[in-house]
Amino acid sequence: MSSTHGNTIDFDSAKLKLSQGTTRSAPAKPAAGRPTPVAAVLQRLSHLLQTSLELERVLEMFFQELAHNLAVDGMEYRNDGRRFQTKFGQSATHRCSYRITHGGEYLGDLQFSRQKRFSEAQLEALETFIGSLLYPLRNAILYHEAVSSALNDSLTNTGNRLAFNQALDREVQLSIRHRTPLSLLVVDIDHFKQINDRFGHAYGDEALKAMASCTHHCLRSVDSLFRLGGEEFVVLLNNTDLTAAQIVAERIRRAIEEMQFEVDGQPISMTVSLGAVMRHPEETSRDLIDRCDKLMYQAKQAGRNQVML
Ligand SMILES: Nc1nc2c(ncn2[C@@H]2O[C@H](COP(=O)(O)OP(=O)(O)OP(=O)(O)O)[C@@H](O)[C@H]2O)c(=O)[nH]1
Repeated sequence: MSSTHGNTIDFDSAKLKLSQGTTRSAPAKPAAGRPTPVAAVLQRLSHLLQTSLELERVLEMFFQELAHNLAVDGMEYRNDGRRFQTKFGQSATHRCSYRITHGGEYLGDLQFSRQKRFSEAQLEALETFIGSLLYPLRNAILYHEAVSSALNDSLTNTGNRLAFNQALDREVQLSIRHRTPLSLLVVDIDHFKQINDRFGHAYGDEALKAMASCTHHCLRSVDSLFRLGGEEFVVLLNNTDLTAAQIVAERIRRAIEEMQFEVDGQPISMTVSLGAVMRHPEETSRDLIDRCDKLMYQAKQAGRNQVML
C-alpha cells in the first residue's frame, strides 16, 4: 500500500520549525554536552550544504544525508518555472512531497520516497532537515540562474558563444575518452540582411527566433544548438559520425526551407547554408570550428541553401 503526504514549507515558518526542532530534540540536560542525533545531523547538514553553490550538488548532499539518516530511498526535485529537474536514488512506494516557498517565492517541489512508510517522527525530522536546506537551496537557485543567463542567448533562447566554447571543450574530451565520434554543424541564414532591410530589425529578430526553434525541432535531446552571433548558429552532435551529421544537416536545411513564417500575413522564405564536419583525431576545438566555418562559406559560394561536407 502506498502512502502520500503533501505539504508546503514556507521559508519563515520553516526557520521557526528548525529552531523548534532543535529545541525539541535536545535533551533537557545535554549529557556531557553531546547533541541528540537529529541536532547532530542538522548541524553537520547545515555546514555541508554551505560548501557548494551548485544546485545539483547541494541537492545530492541533502539526499545522501536523508538516505543515511532516514532511510530515504529516492528524492526528486522539480522547479517548473526554472525548468530544472533532478532525481537521486530509487523511487519507492511510500511518498511524501513538499512545495517549498519563501515569502510567496516558489523554490521548487521535493518528493521523497521510501520502501517503508514514514512514521510521524520521521516526517517531523524530515521537515526539520528541509528547514536547513532552504537557504542553501535559495542561494543555489540564484547562482544557477546567474550562470544560466550568462550562457544563454536571450533572443533565441539557445546557448551563446561562451556556452558553446565550454560545451565544445567538454564534448571533445568526452569523445576522446569514450572513443566516440563528434560532429559539428555551422548553420548560417542566407541573405539575412535583406530580411532586415525589407521588414525591419524587429521582424529580423522574429525570423532568428523562428529559425532557432525550427532547427531545435530537427535535433535529438542530446544535441545542442548555440548562437555564435548575428545569424550564425552551431550544432554540436555527440556520438555522431559524418554520415549521420550530413543527414541532420540536410534535415535542418529542408525544414528551414519549408518553414511557414509570416510577417503581417506575408510569407517570408528563408534558407540556410551549412558546413558539416566530424572531428579528426588530434584536431583541436579551434581547428574543428574553423574547418566547419570554411565549409559553410563554401556552401554560400556554391549558391547557398546547401550542405558542404
Ligand atoms: N534582426 C537582427 N539582425 C541581426 C542580428 N545580428 C546581426 N544581424 C544582421 O544580420 C545581417 C547579416 O548580414 P551579412 O553578414 O551581410 O549576411 P547575409 O545578409 O545573411 O548574407 P550571406 O550570409 O552572405 O548569405 C546584418 O544585416 C546584421 O545587422 C540580430 O540580433 N537581429
